[in-house]
Amino acid sequence: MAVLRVRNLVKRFGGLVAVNGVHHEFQKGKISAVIGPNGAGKTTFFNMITGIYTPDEGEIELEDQSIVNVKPDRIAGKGVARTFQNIRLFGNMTVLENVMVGMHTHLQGGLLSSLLGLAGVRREEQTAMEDAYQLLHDLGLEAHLNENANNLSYGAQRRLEIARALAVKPKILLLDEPACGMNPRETLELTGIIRRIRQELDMTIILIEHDMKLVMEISDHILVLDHGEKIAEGTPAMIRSNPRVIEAYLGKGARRQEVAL
Ligand SMILES: Nc1ncnc2c1ncn2[C@@H]1O[C@H](COP(=O)(O)OP(=O)(O)OP(=O)(O)O)[C@@H](O)[C@H]1O
Repeated sequence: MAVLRVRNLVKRFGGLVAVNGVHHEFQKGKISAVIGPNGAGKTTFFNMITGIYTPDEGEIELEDQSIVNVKPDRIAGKGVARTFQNIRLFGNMTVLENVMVGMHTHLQGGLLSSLLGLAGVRREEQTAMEDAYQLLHDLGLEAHLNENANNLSYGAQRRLEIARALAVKPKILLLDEPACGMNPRETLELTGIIRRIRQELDMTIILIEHDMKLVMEISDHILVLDHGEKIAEGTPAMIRSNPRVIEAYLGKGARRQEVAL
């Protein structure tokens, strides 16, 4: 079942067409990757889905409802959470506080009831705290609960970003280059974490990633962009042997063995 659909999506920056007439469906509960050479339009594609950019043409539907012209915070409220290529954490807040900020966006009790210490709100806060502990445990951050986010290793900061995105209990998790800057051990850990999130939370995950080993290992389905256009889609095996994809990565005349796909 398609949970997110884009039709004829176009985004221009002046004379440059960053995303050019892309049609695609993302299936519920699957891990999809969006790949393509530098400047292919991947982040622009994410920025349209999350409402940061308004498409110049085309349609984006979340569970059959248009989200074009809907503000980013409303799209987040509809269940689309994301992480960014450049880590965006509250650096001077603790690991636990970073996740609690995410939790508070979907708690029912308002500020007044919270200040009055109403019983229902206290219970809700307690549950949120337990959920936060569980998330941080699942992401291997339980030893760092009270450390400032700034003091974490790069890999741990990326995992904290994922924890914070999951704290809003999204339907779809968008990860923009989650393995960027990670060493091979951290990337391997991340691979396991992404798999577990999909299995245990039945999450739909869409990731942009340059690490082809990671992409080929965890993706159910891959969308390939080049110069803003969709040039291929399919399973990792199909994408690996697709001549158009190999050409996009290495230029005309390239052979499969030459590409780390
Ligand atoms: N705000 C902007 N203003 C002008 N041009 C932009 C803007 N954002 C992106 N572009 C251009 O649009 C094209 C697509 O960029 P985008 O960042 O979406 O590609 P990408 O596939 O994510 O690349 P990378 O893998 O290097 O992150 C590039 O040529 C880029 O320079």
